[in-house]
Amino acid sequence: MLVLRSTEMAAVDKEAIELGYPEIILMETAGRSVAREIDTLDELDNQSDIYFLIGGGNNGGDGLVAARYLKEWGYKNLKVFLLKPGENLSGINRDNYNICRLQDVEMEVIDSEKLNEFRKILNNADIIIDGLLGTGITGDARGLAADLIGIVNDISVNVLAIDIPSGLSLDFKSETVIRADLTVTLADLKIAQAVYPGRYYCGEIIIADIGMPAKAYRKIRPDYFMLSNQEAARFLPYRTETGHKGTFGKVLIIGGSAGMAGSVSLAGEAALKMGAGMVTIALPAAIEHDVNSHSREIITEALPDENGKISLKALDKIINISNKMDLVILGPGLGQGKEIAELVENLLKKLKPPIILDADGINTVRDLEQLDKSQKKILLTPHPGEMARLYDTTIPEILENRFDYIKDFVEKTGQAIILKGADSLIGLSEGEIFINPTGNDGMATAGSGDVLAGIAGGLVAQGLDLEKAGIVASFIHGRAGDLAAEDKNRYSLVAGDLIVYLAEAINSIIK
Ligand SMILES: NC(=O)C1=CN([C@@H]2O[C@H](COP(=O)(O)OP(=O)(O)OC[C@H]3O[C@@H](n4cnc5c(N)ncnc54)[C@H](OP(=O)(O)O)[C@@H]3O)[C@@H](O)[C@H]2O)[C@@H](O)CC1
Ligand SMILES: [K+]
Repeated sequence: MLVLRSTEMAAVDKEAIELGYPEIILMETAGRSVAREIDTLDELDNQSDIYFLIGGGNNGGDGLVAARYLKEWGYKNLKVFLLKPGENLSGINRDNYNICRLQDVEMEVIDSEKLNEFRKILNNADIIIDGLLGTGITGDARGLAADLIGIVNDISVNVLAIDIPSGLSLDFKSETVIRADLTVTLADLKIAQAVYPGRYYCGEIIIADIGMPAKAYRKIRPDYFMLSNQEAARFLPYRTETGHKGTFGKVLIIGGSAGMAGSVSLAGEAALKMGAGMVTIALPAAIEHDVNSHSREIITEALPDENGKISLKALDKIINISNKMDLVILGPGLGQGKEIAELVENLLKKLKPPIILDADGINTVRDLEQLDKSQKKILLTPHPGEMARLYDTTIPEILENRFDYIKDFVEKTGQAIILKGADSLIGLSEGEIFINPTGNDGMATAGSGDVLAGIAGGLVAQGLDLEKAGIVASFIHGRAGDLAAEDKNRYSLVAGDLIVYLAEAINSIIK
């Protein structure tokens, strides 16, 4: 699904109106959708105190429509608090204000001199409907709107935000933003609410279909996307009933070092549980026994080693093995050092199958030139630390400018990337960025990345291209983490749990 910038959403809105969709009907549909969501909340009934905060823009207009519908549906205790007098509203907002008056919706203008009293009033609400500011905000929230945001966040009343929590925008770093429990977003998800920290302010997000015509999108060129469950199911590789091991692909994992046998095992098991036909791990001879004793279904290929790591002497043997493979995962537990860096450099040049470059595989890359722009065949899976090293910068710098770094990486290398994090971003070679909606902080645990690489590898082995595999693997990986955290908790989650819950995660998508 699309994830739009506020400016793109506004352009779609404008185009719909120019194409002949009357603005007042758009607002009517939007407001009614909001009312419908309020009406379905279990904790409310028609005696509940539902208080609306209404700003001077169309976000407030949506709120007025919602209030009017709830009144019609028998809600008795609605109160509408206006940021400015209804007579001063313009256009369709004024129209909706007038209709509310006709229908005797209780409305009053907020007295900015009596905010202490107003706080007490708001405290009596069962729910506050936030229609103060929407996507038309410019700069950080100011004036009375900012004061009201402060008050709402200070009292403990549930908040439903219309479209976007008031004050939120991706472009500024303001903390004057309503912390909503539920956000009913109109037409499309906005980028500010799809990624952290914005996502944190939205609570649960419901996307309300307001019947925006497809033609209204023709002038925008969106580059942000998010996978829905349905889309994830559609992306999954088809499994033919008559398939055999070969059909479902062969994954080669190159990695492991003394003390780091677990990483390759985790990646291998994840690839198998994702459906790969066969997994081979090429590893230093010194740890072959460890891996064999962990994983019965995995084939091992012992390589010449030095100091517990794969030796450069192993290069030809690895290339030989890799020729029979559909995909290579290069890097888990590989270790670092000059010889490893040389090995990786050579492998990147010589390996024929597509490569998922992970962990130490990434750490040994000296500059982006090594990632061969001529062929699209590498999926890089760095966490912010690995990305910072790649760009010779700091982690905060990467975190602040994630989208820019991904765009730069894709432009310079032509390869795909998963920048891991609370909301992993997947940058594709044509410039699109997918934001991953699944996952939780419990997954920030050793080995979690190895499992992700393994899932992606299993998908590529079954025929998915590297880029789609990156998107779907992030989704499934996060879902496995969410299911594991739900059954256990976010403290105790370990990477092995992600593999245990992989089948359930896939079920949650296909069933
Ligand atoms: N997506 C869709 O398809 C549809 C979208 N719709 C809805 O339209 C909404 C967007 O509406 P919008 O453009 O009128 O802007 P909105 O956010 O309500 O407020 C702007 C007002 O706030 C003010 N203001 C600005 N910055 C401020 C600040 N920093 N601090 C304080 N105040 C500030 C500014 O007032 P001014 O200061 O200029 O007097 C201006 O009047 C959108 O979120 C959705 O709810 C639906 O109706 C139909 C379908
Ligand atoms: K709002």
